[in-house]
Amino acid sequence: MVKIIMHGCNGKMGQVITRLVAEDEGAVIVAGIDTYTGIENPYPVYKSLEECEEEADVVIDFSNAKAVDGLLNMCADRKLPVVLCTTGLSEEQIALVEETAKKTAVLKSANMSLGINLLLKLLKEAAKVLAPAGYDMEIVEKHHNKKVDAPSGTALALADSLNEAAGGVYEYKYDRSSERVARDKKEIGISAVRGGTIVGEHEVLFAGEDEVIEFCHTAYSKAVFGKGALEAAKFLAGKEAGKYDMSDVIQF
Ligand SMILES: NC(=O)C1=CN([C@@H]2O[C@H](COP(=O)(O)OP(=O)(O)OC[C@H]3O[C@@H](n4cnc5c(N)ncnc54)[C@H](O)[C@@H]3O)[C@@H](O)[C@H]2O)C=CC1
Ligand SMILES: O=C(O)C1=N[C@H](C(=O)O)C[C@H](O)C1
Repeated sequence: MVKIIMHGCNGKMGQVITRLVAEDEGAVIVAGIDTYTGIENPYPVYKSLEECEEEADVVIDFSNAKAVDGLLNMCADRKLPVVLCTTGLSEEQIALVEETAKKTAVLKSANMSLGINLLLKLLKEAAKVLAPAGYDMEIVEKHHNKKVDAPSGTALALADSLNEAAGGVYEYKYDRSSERVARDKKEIGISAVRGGTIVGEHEVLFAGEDEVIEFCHTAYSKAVFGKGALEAAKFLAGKEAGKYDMSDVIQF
């Protein structure tokens, strides 16, 4: 039985995980952490990880970028593996992830779904052929109106995947409104749309002369992320210090 601390337990994803774990005989949430305490849960909830004394095998985090420094420092001190799903991290925080991974196991992924993780792989093949052939690469992501970070962590991961396959020479362009110049060949455009209850949509376009190839992923429910996070937590429990991602969990 994998014992989980749910960091951000009272948020939308925290509650999805709470429901999934309740139906899973191989896992249990031993405590939740959240600054908001207005929800009843079948486990004790603390306002910070410092207050939590329950023994656990792993932390699942779906919270807020502002909460991530404290979380990583506590996980490093307690040698507690952590599945880090929160997006919108700064460069300094990404460096802190690397430091933390020297002391405990850290699995960081901007998107826990099988579909996006397969797409990250497929895009590399497409970019290897289409980028040298001069196709422009653009990403459009759409999310609900409660999302605070833009572009999405997934859009950035997709861009990194394209850029890596295309030689690492691309710059990311988030806004074209401040200049009057034609598109540079060595840029990947990333556009963010926010509205209603859109769970998460990502489109990657390869636009060439007289043809466009599009790869699309649509999440119809947050459960796709929750299932992936739970699988990742089971994988990470008991692992030695190091940095992991969903490609370690999903065998294609
Ligand atoms: N990697 C993935 O597959 C996915 C990642 N996400 C990311 O996960 C994060 C959370 O998403 P949602 O659940 O939709 O957001 P949410 O806003 O519904 O939930 C966040 C929760 O974190 C809590 N929180 C804030 N500060 C905290 C602190 N210092 N300590 C503990 N808890 C704290 C909030 O009170 C709230 O209950 C976002 O960054 C989102 O982009 C969301 C879905 C999938
Ligand atoms: O905030 C969300 O909802 C999501 N965030 C992640 C991201 O920023 O990529 C993953 C998913 O698309 C949902």
